[in-house]
This record gives sequence, C-alpha cells and structure tokens, in this order.
Amino acid sequence: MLSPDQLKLAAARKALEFVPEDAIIGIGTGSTVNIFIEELAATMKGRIKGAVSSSEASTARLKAHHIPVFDLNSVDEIPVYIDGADEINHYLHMIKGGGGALTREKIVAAVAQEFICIADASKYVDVLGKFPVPIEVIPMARSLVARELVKLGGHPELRQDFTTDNGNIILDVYGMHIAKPVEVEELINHLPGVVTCGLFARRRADVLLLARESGVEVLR
Ligand SMILES: O=C[C@H](O)[C@H](O)[C@H](O)COP(=O)(O)O
Repeated sequence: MLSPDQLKLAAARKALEFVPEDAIIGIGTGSTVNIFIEELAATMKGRIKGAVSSSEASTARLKAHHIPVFDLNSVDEIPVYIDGADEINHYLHMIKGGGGALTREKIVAAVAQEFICIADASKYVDVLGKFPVPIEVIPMARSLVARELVKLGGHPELRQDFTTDNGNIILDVYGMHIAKPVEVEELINHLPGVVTCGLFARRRADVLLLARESGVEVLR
C-alpha cells in the first residue's frame, strides 16, 4: 500500500508533464506542492523561466532551489497553475486554505490559463464540507463575520496563533454541507470583512491529477 506521501509524489510527477518549457508558472502552497517543487527543481529547473508564488512559504522553497520568483504584477500570463486541495469534488470545485494561503492562491489561479490540481485520493469527495472551510477575514470584522456564518448554518472557529501572509485571521467553518459551492462561495465572499473564502468553485480546477493506488487518474 502506498503512503500518502508516495501518492502525492505520483501526482506531482504527473504534473510535470503539464509544465510548458520556458514559461513562468503559478505555484500553490502545501505539502503536495512542496513535493512538486522538489520534483520541478530536480528535473526542470533550467527549462522554465520561473514562477509566481502563492505564499511566503512556497517562495522560500523556490528560492532555495534558485528558481526565479516573479511578482504577479510583472507577469502578463501564466499558462499553468499547480496547486493542491483539501477537498475536491467531481465538478473540480475545491476547498482550499488548510495552510492559510487561500487568498493569494485565488489571485494567482485567476490569472492562470489552466489550473492543475494535484491530490491523493483521500481528497476526492462527493459533497464538499467535511473539511472546515477556511475564510480569511480582516481582524476587526471577526465577530461580525462569525455571527453571519452561524446564520448560514456554519460553526466558525478562529484558527489559533495564525496570521496570513496578508496580516489577517482565518475562521475555519465547520458543519457546512455544501451542495451548491458557487452560491455558497458568493454568499460568503460578500460578507463585509471577508477577504475571501476557501471555496474555489467559480474558478475551479481545469484538470485534476488524482493519485490512487492503481495510478494517477487525469480528470477534466
Ligand atoms: O493553504 C493551503 C492550500 O490551499 C493547500 O493547497 C491545501 O491546504 C492542500 O494542502 P496539502 O497539499 O498539504 O494537503
């Protein structure tokens, strides 16, 4: 039986096939992406121009491998964005932000032509919401947003001892049964004080590389 890390490695290796030569690619955040960065550095470092990163953590890892990191504002196009997910359904809607990088991830993903999600089979679900939905919130709006989330049927919990790369807090919302991810994403994103929520439904993944015991499945 393959370990979770072996499955992540299989998905990460498959993702290399989607990386165009000589391009600036988008890089997400998290343990699966960390494995992808290692593989990218080992096999393709000299063959890409560099990356736009979605977090300070990924930036540090890319720089440690001497992969050039570009400011998003200096880049016109990103052909592919490679990132993991906390949950993903068969429409390729996702919950992201377990590592707190959701806002920058959503920004880079919005520029990318193709979002390639790399995940092990444990992330693939019928209905989103077992994993608590992370929401990045401006600190002064914490109580207001928490009250509104309770009205939407959620149980928000402040992520302890955590500040995002943008200086904000995260509310993790438990108990949301998300049958209509696009609607829920919009409802939450419209609450005053919310920077963004970890539902990636409006901008979903274009390709899912799902690592199973039997191999990596390519889903579109
Ligand atoms: O903020 C973190 C990101 O959204 C990650 O993509 C997500 O949490 C999945 O991370 P991992 O690959 O560690 O499961």
